[in-house]
Amino acid sequence: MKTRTSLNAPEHSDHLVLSAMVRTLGAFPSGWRYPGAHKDPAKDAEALKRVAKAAEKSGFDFLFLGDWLSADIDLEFSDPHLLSRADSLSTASYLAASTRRIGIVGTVNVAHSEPYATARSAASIDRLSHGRFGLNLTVGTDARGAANFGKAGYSPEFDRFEVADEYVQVLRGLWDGWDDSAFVHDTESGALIDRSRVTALDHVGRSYAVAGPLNVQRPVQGHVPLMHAGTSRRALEFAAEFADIYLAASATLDEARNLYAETKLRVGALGRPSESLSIIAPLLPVVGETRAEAYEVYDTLVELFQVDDGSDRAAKLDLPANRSAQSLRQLVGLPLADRSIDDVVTAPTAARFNNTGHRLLDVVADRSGRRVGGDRPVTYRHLLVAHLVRSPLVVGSPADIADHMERWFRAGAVDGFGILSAFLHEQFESFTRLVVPELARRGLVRGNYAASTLRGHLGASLPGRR
Ligand SMILES: Cc1cc2nc3c(=O)[nH]c(=O)nc-3n(C[C@H](O)[C@H](O)[C@H](O)COP(=O)(O)O)c2cc1C
Repeated sequence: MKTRTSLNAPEHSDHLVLSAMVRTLGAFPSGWRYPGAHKDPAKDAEALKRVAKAAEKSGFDFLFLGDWLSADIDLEFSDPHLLSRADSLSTASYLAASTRRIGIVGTVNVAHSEPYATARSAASIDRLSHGRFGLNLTVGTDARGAANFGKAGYSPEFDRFEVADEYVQVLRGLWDGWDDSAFVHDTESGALIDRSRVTALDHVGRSYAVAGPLNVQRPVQGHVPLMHAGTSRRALEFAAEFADIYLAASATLDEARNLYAETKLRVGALGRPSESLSIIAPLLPVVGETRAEAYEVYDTLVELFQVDDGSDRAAKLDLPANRSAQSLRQLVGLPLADRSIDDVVTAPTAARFNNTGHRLLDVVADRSGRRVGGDRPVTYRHLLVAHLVRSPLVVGSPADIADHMERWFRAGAVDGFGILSAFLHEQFESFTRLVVPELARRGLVRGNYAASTLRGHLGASLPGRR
């Protein structure tokens, strides 16, 4: 892959890296309620296949399958997709069999897995998919996940990144155990392997003791590409040292540019080519054929967002306290006596809002075109959703969405995006049908696959065996 340089931005690829962040129940909390949306996890197998096929047809670089290690039923109204999800590596294997070109990134938590098992699964899926697998390593120490792994007393204080560094050393050491030409399968002599081309690992470190060698051949991609997601300083350092893909969520373009520049600088300082790490940001586009149509989709999502409106129906749902009118009053810094959730915010009231209130009015305007005193006014429900749904939403026409992506890419803030969909399948397919051709028209995406492996899609070279 060619790279382009500019005077004030670090090198980055000549096309956007595109990934589909797959959440079958949708990435907007009320998305599953949208008319026609996929809502039954029992039918996920078909839904997953459909997303994968649509993404592959549009030339997406990879599917990203996140993972979470507990069901957390209180997330029903905020992150419903976390309630039921086939595990990430099983899903990756399944989708590898139903696709041919697209990369597939699965997730493993360092704290709750053994590197030998992970090296083996990752090498296996990479082999079975002919070099299309990538491994997202998370290091989160969520207490409920830990409690499911017999570590109820798990300390969040232990240095999770130090453990992760060693974990990566073990993975790569195991993948390097077999030379690509170790299997000689010489039927004449009876030698299946050349024993001099297989090495044990004999790793003994602070957290792991792993003998090796691995009982799977070296991955097609040499080392399975690694991804990391996180926004802390340590996450950035870990990604700069070990990852091929870094998923970082920045709130603003300036923040993203700074993070991008700092990460690439660090990659260079570690002796890696700066383009060997693709930095991507999550993006939740709400797309319509026109901006007005996209606003309608967003309005419906807001309408379906479960709030405590004082009704019996709401009382039965047992909603979290932050869905109440009371929490809204505290948010904008006014008592708002007698206002109900669907009342319009009037100009005199808005004038007395605090800074948070004004910031939320801006978010509402960006997402829905609604303005205080305008033809399409702002309601308190809109304000509450602007506060509670903090996903990186962009609502608009295909050109609006493409403008946003192009602006971030050209500003040197990202190499690409992880595309979330408010609900399936209509929203993801609107993105592939309407936005991808617009990106292609602008020369921002490749369209067809030029390579057959994930590493190839990312423009990265094959690592040699150490
Ligand atoms: C966009 C994004 C997606 C993430 N997806 C997952 C995931 O699927 N599973 C998981 O355990 N953690 C996920 N994480 C959490 C990170 O792995 C990390 O634990 C979290 O950001 C806190 O780490 P930090 O303090 O280093 O940022 C994600 C983080 C980001 C920014």
